Formats: sequence, C-alpha cells, structure tokens
Amino acid sequence: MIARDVSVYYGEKQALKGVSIDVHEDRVTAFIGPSGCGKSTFLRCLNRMNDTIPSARVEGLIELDGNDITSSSMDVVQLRARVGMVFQKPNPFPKSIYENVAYGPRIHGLTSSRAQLDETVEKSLKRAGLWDEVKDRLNESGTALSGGQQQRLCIARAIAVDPEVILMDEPCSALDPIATARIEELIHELRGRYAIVIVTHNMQQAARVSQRTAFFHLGELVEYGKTSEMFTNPREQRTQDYITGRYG
Ligand SMILES: Nc1ncnc2c1ncn2[C@@H]1O[C@H](COP(=O)(O)OP(=O)(O)OP(=O)(O)O)[C@@H](O)[C@H]1O
Repeated sequence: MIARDVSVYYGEKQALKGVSIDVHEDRVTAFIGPSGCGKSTFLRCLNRMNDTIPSARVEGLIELDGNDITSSSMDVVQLRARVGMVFQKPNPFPKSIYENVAYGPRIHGLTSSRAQLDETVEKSLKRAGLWDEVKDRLNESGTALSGGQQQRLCIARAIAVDPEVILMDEPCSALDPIATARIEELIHELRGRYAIVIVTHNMQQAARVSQRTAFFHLGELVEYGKTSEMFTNPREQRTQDYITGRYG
C-alpha cells in the first residue's frame, strides 16, 4: 500500500499534513507518536474509515495494488474486506462465536457450502490462536468471551475474508499484560501472510512487534524507517526526544 501527500481536515482544522509512506506487504509497521499527532486519523485513511466522520475530508493519493482507494468509484465494503481493521476496544457482534467469523465470508460470497464455511471459520480461529479455547462452544455468544479472547475473535473475523492488510488501532490498550502478550505473539505469527499496521502508544510494543516504525508529530510524518534503527539511532531530533521520553 502506498500513500502520497495525504492530508486530512476535520472541518477547518488540519489533522494530517502531507503524509507519504509505503507499507510493506510482508512486514509489521508501527505508527507511534504523542496523543493527537494523527496516527489514528492516518490509519483510518487506509480503509476509508474517515468516511464515517462527516466533518473529515481526505486529500492525496492512497493506492492498494495500484488502485486509488480514495476514488469515488472504489467499493468501500470490498475495500474494508481487503484492508481489515481491529479496534482498541474488542467489538464482536452480539452473535455466536461461529457467526462472528462466518459473517464476512457469507456476505462476500466467499464460500459455496456449509462445509466450506465451517472450514473457513476453523482456519480463521486457528490462525487467530483461539480455536482450542472455543471449538466446543462455537454457538455461545462472542461477547461472553474474555477481553483478550474477544480481541482474537475480532482478528479471526478480519482474517476470515482473506485480507491483504490488517489495521490495528491500539489493539492491546484495553487488555491485561497476559492477553497483550498473546496478541503480540499472534502478530508475529501473522506476519508475512498479511501486511499489518499497528497504532500503539507503547514504544516497547512497537519495538517488539514491528520491523518498520513511523513516528508522527503534530500531524506530520517525522521519520519512517527500520524499527531497529529508529530506536537506536533516530535521524531526527524530534524522534530522539520522543523515544527518550521528553514528551508524549
Ligand atoms: N472526529 C474528529 N473530529 C474532529 N477532530 C478530530 C476527530 N478525530 C481526531 N480529531 C483531531 O485530529 C487530531 C489527530 O487525532 P488522532 O486521533 O488521529 O491522533 P492520535 O495520534 O491517534 O491520538 P491518540 O493517540 O490520542 O489516539 C487531534 O487534534 C484530534 O483532536
């Protein structure tokens, strides 16, 4: 996925200023920066979630496989299957565990029989590291699971439609350390199969899970590069100040 000169306005206020970035298909990219710097705003550009905010206006070019996703002819439902999203608060549908995962493949017509759908549900739950915990209670409500399990269910739901990119907006901030560690392990396991972009407040988490890091400040992309280099030898003073805890 590539973004070129992307700016976002909420009414008159400019929240993002000319951001350009290439998201690598086989890597995990972390977006870091102090509160209000525009990380989530930019993440939401990548699957047109800003469309749901009436005051938001997006300028610039964002391409997925060479197609401009900002174009009015882009099918947004289709786009959100190709570029899935996992939110800060786990948000399973108030339906069974099975239905949470089966919903996407069904509405997108990805399976032709019940057996095939069963297979997709099982495969997605396995990839999300949840199958063993739920295989005997697929008909129970998704909302009855623990927070960490709910988040893995949301990841299984995203995976079920075979996306190219998975966007995660602070996916662990509502979870305890054990549930957080499981999600981080899962990110490792999913890497290579999907491009993953994760917004995180937690710099240790960015350092642990990502290979590329983008540092945002006041709506600008200040620095983007290899995570290992960014945390040991940042090019920009503002990055240095942030990672050493001088602000944010
Ligand atoms: N729906 C909205 N309407 C108006 N302004 C908004 C809206 N969402 C975000 N903003 C503003 O845009 C700027 C960037 O916000 P954004 O949420 O993208 O930052 P962030 O880096 O993700 O912050 P945080 O880490 O606190 O979530 C902020 O000044 C914020 O107040």
